[in-house]
Amino acid sequence: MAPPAAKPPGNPPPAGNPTATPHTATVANVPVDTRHWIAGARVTSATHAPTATFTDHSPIDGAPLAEIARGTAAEARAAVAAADAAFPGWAATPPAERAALLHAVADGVDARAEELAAVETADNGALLRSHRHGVLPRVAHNFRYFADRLLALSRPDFETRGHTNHVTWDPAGPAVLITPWNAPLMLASWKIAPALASGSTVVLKPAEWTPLTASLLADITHEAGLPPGVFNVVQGYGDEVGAPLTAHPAVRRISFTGSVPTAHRIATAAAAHLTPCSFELGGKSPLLVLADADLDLAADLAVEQYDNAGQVCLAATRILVEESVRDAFLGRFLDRVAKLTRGDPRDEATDIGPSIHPRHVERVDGFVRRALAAGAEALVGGAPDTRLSDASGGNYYFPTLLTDVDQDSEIVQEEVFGPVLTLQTFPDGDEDEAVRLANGTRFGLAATLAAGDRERAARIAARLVAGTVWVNCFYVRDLSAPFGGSRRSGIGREGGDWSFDFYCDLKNTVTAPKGWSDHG
Ligand SMILES: NC(=O)C1=CN([C@@H]2O[C@H](COP(=O)(O)OP(=O)(O)OC[C@H]3O[C@@H](n4cnc5c(N)ncnc54)[C@H](O)[C@@H]3O)[C@@H](O)[C@H]2O)C=CC1
Ligand SMILES: O=C(O)/C=C/C=C(/O)C(=O)O
Repeated sequence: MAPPAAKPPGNPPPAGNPTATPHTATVANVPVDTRHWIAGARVTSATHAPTATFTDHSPIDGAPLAEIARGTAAEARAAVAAADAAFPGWAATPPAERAALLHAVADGVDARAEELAAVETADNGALLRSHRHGVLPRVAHNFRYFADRLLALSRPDFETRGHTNHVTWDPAGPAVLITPWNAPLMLASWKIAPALASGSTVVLKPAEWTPLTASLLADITHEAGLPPGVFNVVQGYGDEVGAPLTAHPAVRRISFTGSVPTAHRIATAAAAHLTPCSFELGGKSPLLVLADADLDLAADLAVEQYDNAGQVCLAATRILVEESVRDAFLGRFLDRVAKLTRGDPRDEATDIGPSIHPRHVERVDGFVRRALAAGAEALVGGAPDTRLSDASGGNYYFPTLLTDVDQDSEIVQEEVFGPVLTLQTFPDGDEDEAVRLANGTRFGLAATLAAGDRERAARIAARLVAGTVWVNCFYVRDLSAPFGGSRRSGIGREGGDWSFDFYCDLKNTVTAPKGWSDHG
């Protein structure tokens, strides 16, 4: 008699998504295979129920979306082994072929952009219109940009006492990429594309709150013709599968976007094998409003900081206004906030959608409550929107502006990562004080300046500690620019050739003019 078929590992299907089984789900009408993607095949976790999967929920209504493979050290080892085995072949693939494959991935992203946008919105709650019109085109562009840049990568040879220096970017080896939930596919693609273009192979570990589009990207890379093992995805929790990935001796690069405490843990793990790390971490960026600024523009810039429910590392969450224009600025700001539409991120009219997770709302609210207890005043917001949350099942927090905050208070010093801004002033004409406040945190990711006088703006911008300074604008991003943060906001820069510098081993070949058999 044949033995009974083995029960597949995993939790029972989530009640709210009747189409979900362990490892497959239909999200926003899109089928998603939620197993790991290792060596060109779908793989379940080696563990058994109930630890073989975890449940992914939508921030829009709290509904379970899918059961996701829950990785362990076994899958981390398997994925790195696959990336390591695929590395020599991928590294030896001519750059033009690698570039063509990356363009094929971009074509796949373009072809499935509507599906990817819908799934991403269901999974992380950011606006569908932003995903459709801004984010997904950027994802495809990231692949195309680094494909094209690879083919242009060169530096003129130079001479040293008659010897020729020739610099090349050699593929480094398997790269582990660990990404957050606030812009899942966009942030992943801007690491995956240069790593693959460089000739490195990749293991991606997406955030456990937003695992779905990484899984769809695995299908796209397969359809584009990427050889098995060149791109791998392992799903799961940071401490269960992220930690063993970052501690693996065969990993040659680690690129991480997320929080400072996690960066500490990754740096500690990487130290064992001196694995080079690139870190894009949090921010607590200032928005300086100078007295001669266009105050309508300044108010527009300030309100923009609520985008994605404030879950943007670049957000200028500390508004610093020159004293004499405080009230005029504030009036304009409050008018605009009153007009914001909050609600379902799939509605075209919505400006601010839900926060990622109930635990994250609690964390955001904890910051606000402690600030209020310390004497801050909430000019708008200051609490979770329980009415909207209860009605929808989602996680909503009121856009919030806190005044009467001290420079050294927690709310001014720590990244909240929610729709929470603070407002401080500096005396008219006191640029030193403006710069002191702007630079007065342990972060240094970005800064935004609203100003009327070009010279004054340039003078202040030059003194700001930040990886990016925007003057009379915000979030204007070009992939060829260096991107990263100073101080606790990160280590290193990515974007443009800086990405190639990170994902490659740079080599200088010095050739003498003598010793040649052809005497040439
Ligand atoms: N872009 C940014 O700058 C982001 C900043 N954050 C900040 O971090 C705070 C907490 O968000 P989290 O999602 O908890 O960020 P996190 O830093 O814990 O998670 C980011 C990624 O790291 C992974 N991870 C966690 N522990 C790990 C470990 N020991 N080894 C390897 N990988 C590990 C996670 O699974 C996830 O994929 C936010 O409130 C915000 O302040 C979060 C997301 C993005
Ligand atoms: O969209 C961008 O160009 C940059 C986003 C960067 C982040 O790391 C973030 O928002 O988390």
